[in-house]
Amino acid sequence: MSLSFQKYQGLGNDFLLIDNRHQEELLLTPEQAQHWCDRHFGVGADGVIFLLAGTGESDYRMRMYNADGSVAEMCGNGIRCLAKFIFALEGRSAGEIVRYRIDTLAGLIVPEVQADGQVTVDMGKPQLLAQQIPTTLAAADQKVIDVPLMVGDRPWLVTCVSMGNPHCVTFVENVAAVDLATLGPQFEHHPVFPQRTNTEFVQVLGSDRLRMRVWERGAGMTLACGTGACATLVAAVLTNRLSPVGNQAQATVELPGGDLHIRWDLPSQHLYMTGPALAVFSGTLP
Ligand SMILES: N[C@H](CCC[C@H](N)C(=O)O)C(=O)O
Repeated sequence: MSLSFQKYQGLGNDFLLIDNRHQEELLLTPEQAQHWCDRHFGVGADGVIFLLAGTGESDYRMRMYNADGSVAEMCGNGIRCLAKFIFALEGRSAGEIVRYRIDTLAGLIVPEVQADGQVTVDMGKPQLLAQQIPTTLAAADQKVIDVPLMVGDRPWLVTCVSMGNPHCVTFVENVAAVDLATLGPQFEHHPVFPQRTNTEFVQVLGSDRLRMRVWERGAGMTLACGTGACATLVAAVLTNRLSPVGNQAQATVELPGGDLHIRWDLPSQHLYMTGPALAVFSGTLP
């Protein structure tokens, strides 16, 4: 059975998008997703994102497999790509502003396609308790803020944030000097993270500018991570490395694939992410 797909990317974090609105069962198994994400034997992508029909409270549903076939609860760059995929499927015109209520395994997430084609996403609230990450780095009802974690030959001060998916954020003097290929897997598979973790290495560049590199759970070194950028802003505020202005905290997060703008509305606790999402090509899986 041949299967059509669209390849999209958000700051170089790239995905196969599958129109799964007419079936309840996902059209690819985790093993097939892993195969097609391979950059030599398959199409090449950081993950596969499925568009499913909505429920009573949502317009659509999103489900996702990482490149290793594992299930991810949420994907920031991916949901921007999904919003543009839907925008095209609905035959919308450039310049239209359209908001979608998307059911995800992290709850209801609301992307809005802007007139300039960028997408702003209400990413919901961060979860900070150890049991919500999940991690055993602290007691279940405690937060994990600048806690030492031995990885490799040294302790790292880590701050853990869930955006529906787990993030371990650590601040360094120079992100370019971090041996991501060696350290990334050691963080990802550390026993204190029972569901593994995404790991963000962050350098503070200024009062509203952060530079970040990421090792993603189930995908490895990617060019950008939207949920990770949100977790990074939260961690910067919680560790007093970035100060809110009034009741808003915001930053430009510089990633290898480009910049994301992140805003944390403190009264509602909701985070808002704005960035691009572009179609690359369409194809058919044999
Ligand atoms: N690898 C992540 C899912 C993709 C997140 C990232 N690509 C984003 O843009 O948020 C996880 O297993 O939690």
